[in-house]
Amino acid sequence: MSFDLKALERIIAEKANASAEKSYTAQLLANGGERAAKKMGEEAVETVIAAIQGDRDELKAESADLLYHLLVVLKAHNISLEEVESVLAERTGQSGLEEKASRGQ
Ligand SMILES: N=c1c2ncn([C@@H]3O[C@H](COP(=O)(O)OP(=O)(O)OP(=O)(O)O)[C@@H](O)[C@H]3O)c2ncn1[C@@H]1O[C@H](COP(=O)(O)O)[C@@H](O)[C@H]1O
Repeated sequence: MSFDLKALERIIAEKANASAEKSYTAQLLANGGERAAKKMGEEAVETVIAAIQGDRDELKAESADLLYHLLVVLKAHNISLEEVESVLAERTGQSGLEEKASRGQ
């Protein structure tokens, strides 16, 4: 099975216009995504607790919840994963390297 955050981002985009009765994602995105943001906060706290307790299984599960809710929050603000990756790339100097490569330097 091939699965990554981009695949999850696509699923979330597909669910954005689904009925809120049938889709949890659509429920989170209703009314500008306020519920998604609050839920992401809860999941962040649960992730912190799992990390402090050193519970690896719980940390994996809460991390998955956190990543899903983060992607829903980003969707609510029309920010793509690629835009976030660009910020990370800038921090590593990666974007500069790609620019130089494209200029043949
Ligand atoms: N990855 C996820 C995902 N991770 C976590 N969750 C939901 O996030 C919630 C986590 O909240 P909690 O741990 O607090 O559990 P809870 O008490 O049941 O939640 P609440 O009642 O407080 O909302 C649960 O309801 C999980 O089902 C997710 N819901 C959906 N997805 C993905 O989104 C897709 C579309 O889902 P729907 O929008 O529901 O069709 C799914 O196929 C999955 O790929």
